[in-house]
Amino acid sequence: MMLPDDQTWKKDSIEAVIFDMDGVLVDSEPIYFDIERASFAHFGAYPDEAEHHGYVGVTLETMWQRVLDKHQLEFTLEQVLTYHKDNVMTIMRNHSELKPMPHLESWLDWLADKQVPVAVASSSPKVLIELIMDKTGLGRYFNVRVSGEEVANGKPSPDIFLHAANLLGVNPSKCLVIEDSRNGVKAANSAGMRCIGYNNPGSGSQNLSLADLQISGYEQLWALRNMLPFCLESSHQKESGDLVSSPSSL
Ligand SMILES: O=P(O)(O)OC[C@H]1O[C@@H](O)[C@H](O)[C@@H](O)[C@@H]1O
Repeated sequence: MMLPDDQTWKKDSIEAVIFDMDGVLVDSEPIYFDIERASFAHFGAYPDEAEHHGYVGVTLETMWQRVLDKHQLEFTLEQVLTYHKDNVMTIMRNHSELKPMPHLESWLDWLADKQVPVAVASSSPKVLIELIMDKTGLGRYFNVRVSGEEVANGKPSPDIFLHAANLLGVNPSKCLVIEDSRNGVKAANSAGMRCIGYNNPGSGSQNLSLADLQISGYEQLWALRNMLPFCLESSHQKESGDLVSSPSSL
């Protein structure tokens, strides 16, 4: 795998990495699909797969407003959100299979070792971000956590990534985003950030063609790590091939 043949990629340094959460840090979209299908049916909506996959990456408010409108349901946004959020939180709290994506922690350890700041920017509600950070242990890597609830316009608008960059104190053009959804890649693009599309089959059919580069696992990113233009002056850079943790697992 090669970096994009674009000089900006190679010349302009990357000073921070902003991770999407669902489908990028944890394989949660298949769980949400099931809960959402059950909630849609509870209120009498039966979206087809294309419609359902089109909601990946947007906030629950946006998804439900669209479902209410499209399926002409006579419920308020508050009614459907209260019911659905309760279901999501109960199921996620009791879920025993929530794990970080394979090889993610080696990559996060490497970024921490190189002192590259990271953030998580997710359309999920803040309580769900906190729950997933706690349950998976990934919270130790992420001091900066932004929810779609905290910005005026959710993905595909750029607000969430611009807010994360602001909290990190890094210029948007120096940020790299990792995203698994069409809505998320569009948001990164509109924010003027470089973007790696994470092809996750669990996240449904997603068009990631706006991403600068696509991967299907962190082992591919690991192989590219010394080619990415990180700003590493202040870090104790290790020689290429010197794996930070569990070489055999990569
Ligand atoms: O922005 P992220 O982390 O991909 O989160 C998006 C997801 O947030 C969840 O809360 C929704 O239930 C999903 O439908 C949506 O895809």
